[in-house]
Amino acid sequence: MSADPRVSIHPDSTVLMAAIAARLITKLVDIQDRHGEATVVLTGGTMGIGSLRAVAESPAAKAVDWSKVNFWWGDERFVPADNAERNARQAHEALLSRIPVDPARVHVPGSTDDFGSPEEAAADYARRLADAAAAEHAADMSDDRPEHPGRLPRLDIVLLGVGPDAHVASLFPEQAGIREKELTVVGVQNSPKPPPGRVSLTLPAINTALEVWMVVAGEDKAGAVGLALAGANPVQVPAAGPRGRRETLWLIDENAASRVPEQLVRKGPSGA
Ligand SMILES: O=C1O[C@H](COP(=O)(O)O)[C@@H](O)[C@H](O)[C@H]1O
Repeated sequence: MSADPRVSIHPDSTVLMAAIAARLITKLVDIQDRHGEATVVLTGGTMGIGSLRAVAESPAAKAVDWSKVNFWWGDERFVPADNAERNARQAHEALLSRIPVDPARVHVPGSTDDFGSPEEAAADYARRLADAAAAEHAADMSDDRPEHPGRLPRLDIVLLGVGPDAHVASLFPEQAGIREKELTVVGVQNSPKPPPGRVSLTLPAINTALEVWMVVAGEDKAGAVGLALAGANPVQVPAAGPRGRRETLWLIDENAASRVPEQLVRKGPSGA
């Protein structure tokens, strides 16, 4: 089962970041009320990092028990761990350094400090995800617990930015990563957007998430957003591929929404 996209349009990128932050905080509190802990997969990019900054600046952020949030990344740049291009470093500066996280729950893909290639770092990240799934399975006391653990833990929310070329995470149009059907994580050697080396969750891995939130602002993304929501092939338009099992939510600003198919745009009470 996967959820058809739902689109929520906000006036501009500042309002959008604040709205994403408010939603994320509320969602994490809800999940923690039900399950005790929550798992979120972060993204890099302007909206991804800006929204984390908005979370840190919100007084409501104190409602979340950050020590019981598991953090993973949808993709990471394969450069030294302290490089300013690392998505995790940017997330750390925007949010993680400002809240009381449990470092054991922060799972960053490996860097060039520890691995010789993006593929090696990808295999390590896939192993850590599988270990988390096994630990979750072992702790599950429910009667309907599956016989074997899966390769991924329960991913409550996956956040994804979208590039102007419609890439998501580090899955780029027409490249091997977006075609991957078996692996949960791939190494990327030739990203068209620098830096060339990256580690990325695959589409089948992303699509195990309960909720996928696509967070996008700006006129330069309007073509990618329009094509993705019109149902393009994910091999050409990777942003068309992600689907949450319960919710696929496009949180976008008016500039990014200018080419969204009319029938997907929610009208206000006046129809305006
Ligand atoms: O390289 C990346 O780009 C995308 C989108 O970034 P943006 O700056 O155009 O918003 C991002 O989602 C991804 O995580 C990142 O590695």
